[in-house]
Amino acid sequence: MSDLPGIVITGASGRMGQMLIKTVLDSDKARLVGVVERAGHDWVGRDVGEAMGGAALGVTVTDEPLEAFAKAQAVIDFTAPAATVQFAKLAAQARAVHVIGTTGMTEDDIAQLEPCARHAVIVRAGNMSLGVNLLTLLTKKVAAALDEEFDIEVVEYHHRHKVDAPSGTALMLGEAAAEGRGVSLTDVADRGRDGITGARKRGDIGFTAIRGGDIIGEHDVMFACDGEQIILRHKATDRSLFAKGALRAALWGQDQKPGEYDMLDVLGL
Ligand SMILES: NC(=O)C1=CN([C@@H]2O[C@H](COP(=O)(O)OP(=O)(O)OC[C@H]3O[C@@H](n4cnc5c(N)ncnc54)[C@H](OP(=O)(O)O)[C@@H]3O)[C@@H](O)[C@H]2O)C=CC1
Ligand SMILES: O=C(O)C1=N[C@H](C(=O)O)C[C@H](O)C1
Repeated sequence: MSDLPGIVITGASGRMGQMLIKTVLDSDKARLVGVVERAGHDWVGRDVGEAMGGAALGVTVTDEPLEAFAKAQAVIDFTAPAATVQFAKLAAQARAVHVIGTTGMTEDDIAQLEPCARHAVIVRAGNMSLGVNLLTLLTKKVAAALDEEFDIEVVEYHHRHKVDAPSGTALMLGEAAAEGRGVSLTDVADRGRDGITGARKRGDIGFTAIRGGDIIGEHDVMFACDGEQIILRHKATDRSLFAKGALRAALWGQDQKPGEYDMLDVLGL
C-alpha cells in the first residue's frame, strides 16, 4: 500500500470531475482512492476507468461519500453549492482536507463551511489557476492607484453549460478591485443591467457575463475613464490548469492546521 496521500473526487462524471481524475492518476504525488457520484447516477457501481471509456482502474464509483472520505486524506470537490455544503460536513467528520472549486455559493452556503473548518482544512477558490490569483493582486493594486474617474467593469466569458453568474473568478476580481478602492463589493456591485438603467453610478463595479460555445474561461477587468482604458485579462485555454491547482491545494493542505484557506495561501502570493 502506497503512503502517497489518497484523494477522492466528487462529481466524477462532470467536466472538472473527469479532468481531476486524470490529473490525480497522472500524478506521482497522490493516488486516487475513491470517486463519488450522486445516488441514481448510472456511473454508480461501475469501475471509473470503464465509465470514462478506458481501461478498468480498480476504483468503483460510489454514492456513499462518507465511506469514501474516511479512506482519504483529501477530497477535491467541483460540483454544486448544495452538494459542496454537505460534502464539507462529511469531509470534516473524516478529517480530510476539502478542496472546493464549486462556484455560485451564497453567503449562507459559505457560512456553513465555518464550523467544518474547525475540524479540517478547507481550501476554497473560485479559480485555482496561478494566473487568475496573480491577476487578483494586480487588480487590487491598479484599483488602489486609480480614483473613481476610472469606471471598473469585470467581463467574463464561459461555455454554454455554465449555470452560475457572475463566475466565481469574476467575483474574486470584483472583490480585489473593491478592496483596492477601500469599499465593500456588496455596496458597489452592479450585477445585471437591462432596460432603462439610468447612467452608470460613479464608483460602481459592473459585471457582464457572456455564455457561448466551449469557452473554458476568460476574464477582463477594465478600468475606463474619459480618453483611456486599461484592460487586465486572463484566458484559460485548458481545464487541466484548474485541476492541477486543486491537486496542489490538496497536497499543501496536508501540512496545515484546520481552517479556511484560499489559493493565495497555497501559492504563497
Ligand atoms: N475553482 C475553479 O478553478 C473552477 C471551478 N469550476 C466550478 O466547478 C463546478 C463544476 O463545474 P463543471 O465540472 O463544469 O460542471 P459539471 O456540470 O460538468 O459537473 C458537475 C458535477 O457535479 C455533480 N453534482 C451536481 N449537483 C450534485 C449534487 N447535489 N450531489 C452530487 N453531485 C452533484 C454533477 O452530477 P450530475 O451530472 O448528476 O448533476 C456533475 O457530475 C462549477 O461550480 C464550476 O463553476 C469549474 C472550473 C474551474
Ligand atoms: O464553470 C466553469 O467552467 C468555470 N468556473 C470558474 C468560475 O466560475 O470562475 C472558473 C473557470 O473560469 C471555469
